[in-house]
Amino acid sequence: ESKSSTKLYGIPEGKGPYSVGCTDLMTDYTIQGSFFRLYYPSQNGTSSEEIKWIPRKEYYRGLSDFLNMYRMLGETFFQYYVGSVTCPAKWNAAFKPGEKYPLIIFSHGLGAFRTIYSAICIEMASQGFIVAAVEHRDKSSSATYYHKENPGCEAQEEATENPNEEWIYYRKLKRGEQEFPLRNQQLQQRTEECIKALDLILDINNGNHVVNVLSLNFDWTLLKESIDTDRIAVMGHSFGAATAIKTLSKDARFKCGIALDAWMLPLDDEVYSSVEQPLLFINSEKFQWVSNVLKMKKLYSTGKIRKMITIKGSVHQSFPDFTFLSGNFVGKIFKLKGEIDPNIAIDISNKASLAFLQKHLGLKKDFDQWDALVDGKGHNVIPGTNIDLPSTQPESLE
Ligand SMILES: CCN(CC)CCN(C[C@]12C[C@](c3ccc(C(F)(F)F)cc3)(C1)C2)C(=O)Cn1c(SCc2ccc(F)cc2)nc(=O)c2c1C=CC2
Repeated sequence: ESKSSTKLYGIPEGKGPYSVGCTDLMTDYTIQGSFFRLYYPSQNGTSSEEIKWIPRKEYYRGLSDFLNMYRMLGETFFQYYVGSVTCPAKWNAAFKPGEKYPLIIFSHGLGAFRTIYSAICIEMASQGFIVAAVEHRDKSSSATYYHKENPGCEAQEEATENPNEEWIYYRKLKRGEQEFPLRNQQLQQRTEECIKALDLILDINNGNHVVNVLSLNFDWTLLKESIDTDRIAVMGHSFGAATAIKTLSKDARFKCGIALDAWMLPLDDEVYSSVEQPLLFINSEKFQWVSNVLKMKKLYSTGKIRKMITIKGSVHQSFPDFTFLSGNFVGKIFKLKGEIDPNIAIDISNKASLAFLQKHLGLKKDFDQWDALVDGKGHNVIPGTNIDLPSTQPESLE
């Protein structure tokens, strides 16, 4: 088609049969509350406004701090660079009731937050999943916020633009500080937040009323009895993939997990023997290293279903949305793009994920057409890892 009709770059829309809506839910007036973006199958035609991909300017501040940019420079850079990018889902579009959908809880990476894996979440929702992308309050996200209950708010007129919002920014590792204790403590909190998000969604599924601190006009009651409670999975990228693995070990309601370019450092030893559910590792070619992949291999043991594939020409940033938002030149410099076209890379990741989910959630869809990808067969994909692991043959007996 002509260039003018296709955006030079933008976050790809879902390819599945369902149109996709998205909304936000924040509960409680405390940091312990749940906060996630819900991507869901929506009713066709319901008009809805387009929303910004990064909803508040405080996220620009968080990103520039995380990326060690000068704050003023960083904020201006992001405002200019992504300020006009919209999220390709329909904001607050009416949920499409009438069937039970499998559920995915998605956990973001270090320095990320709930909105920047929308290409993955929207694709899954377009294929008939409900996806809750949690926003973690463990100070691993570039920025996040919660609403404090303002005293005497009844008296106050319509809430001001920023009612008592409390913003929390990324916590850098201090000079000389050991990384594991901080990351493992954050991992515990992240896992609790994924489990709390599931509890909340199951509560809504039972028809219980939910108080959304964010005054949005979205009808949560339409989700009553719409979750297929036997078909729940957890997914995440990098630190979020470690979170998915730990969440599997903590909560058997999650029937399988998908680890996107997992960062294994935050995991403690007890996890390696306590993940019973099927687990799929989808790795980029450039991010992985020997000790990290060896930790993935430690999760392999007889009777446990483990699959691993590597997407050739991909980089760590091939999974978050930034990979769609830069030209080739800038993209290559910041390692936001690999050699592989970002749309092809995310397609492989999503199709392998769908095939794995069909098999291990027992879905009755046609995602098995992509089973070969899960075995590492196909263009731009290899089984296992490209990283040369030390041979694991036992020392030859003297
Ligand atoms: C210098 C900071 N230093 C902090 C430890 C390392 C920073 N870093 C490499 C970066 C993130 C990079 C990035 C993003 C985004 C632009 C932009 F310009 F496009 F916005 C540019 C450049 C800079 C690639 C990573 O942390 C990689 N990484 C990530 S990146 C997740 C993320 C965060 C923000 C985003 F906007 C998009 C994606 N998630 C993890 O869970 C883990 C790691 C490493 C181990 C565990």
